[in-house]
Amino acid sequence: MADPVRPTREEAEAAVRTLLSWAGDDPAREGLIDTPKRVAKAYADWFSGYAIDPDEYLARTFEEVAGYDELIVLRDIRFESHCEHHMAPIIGRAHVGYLPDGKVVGISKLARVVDAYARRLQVQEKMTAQIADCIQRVLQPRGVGVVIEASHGCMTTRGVHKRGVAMVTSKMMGGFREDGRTRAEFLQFIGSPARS
Ligand SMILES: Nc1nc2c(ncn2[C@@H]2O[C@H](COP(=O)(O)OP(=O)(O)OP(=O)(O)O)[C@@H](O)[C@H]2O)c(=O)[nH]1
Ligand SMILES: [Zn+2]
Repeated sequence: MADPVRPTREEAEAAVRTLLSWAGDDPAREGLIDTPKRVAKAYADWFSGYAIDPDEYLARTFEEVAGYDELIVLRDIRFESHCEHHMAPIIGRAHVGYLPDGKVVGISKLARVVDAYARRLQVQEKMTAQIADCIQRVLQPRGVGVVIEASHGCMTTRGVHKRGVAMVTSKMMGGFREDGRTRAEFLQFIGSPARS
């Protein structure tokens, strides 16, 4: 979680000025003068997930679903995150499925859970597991499946410079792990990883 000794906004802006100088530019020139303020504001957006408890999104459930107990899947949930190694963007989509056990959740809440974890510094494996664990912990369904496919800016714009590479991760729990048919149905629902 976030460091409890949080620097002030002024300190954060001063750090951005240091990085601008380190990059070789002049933080005092007109075009850059407001950049530290903009970057601090952008960070508040990109990393807003630290202030959110994703469990709360799943607290409200519905039980009047006429006994519906089949797979529920929300696929192609676009997200933006940042890798914790380079702070470079991770752009991708998540597919989330669960097998309800008497209660279902508002479908938008699954996308909110994805965003709450995405808006932190991440590694894709951790984010995949966190989303699945959260749904399992709070909703206690008969199973959960999460598949994430994403492109990592630290691989596409620097370092190894490989564009078009997608990292695919999955976390299967309960029926998704133990029952091959449930897993196969989930994978069929989400289709083969899309290319972007
Ligand atoms: N497993 C995993 N690796 C990631 C993720 N995001 C970035 N990485 C990798 O983290 C690794 C960090 O490797 P290091 O050798 O410490 O850093 P580096 O010298 O910048 O490595 P290069 O990217 O190869 O230039 C790199 O191989 C990245 O591709 C992720 O979500 N999951
Ligand atoms: Zn990285």
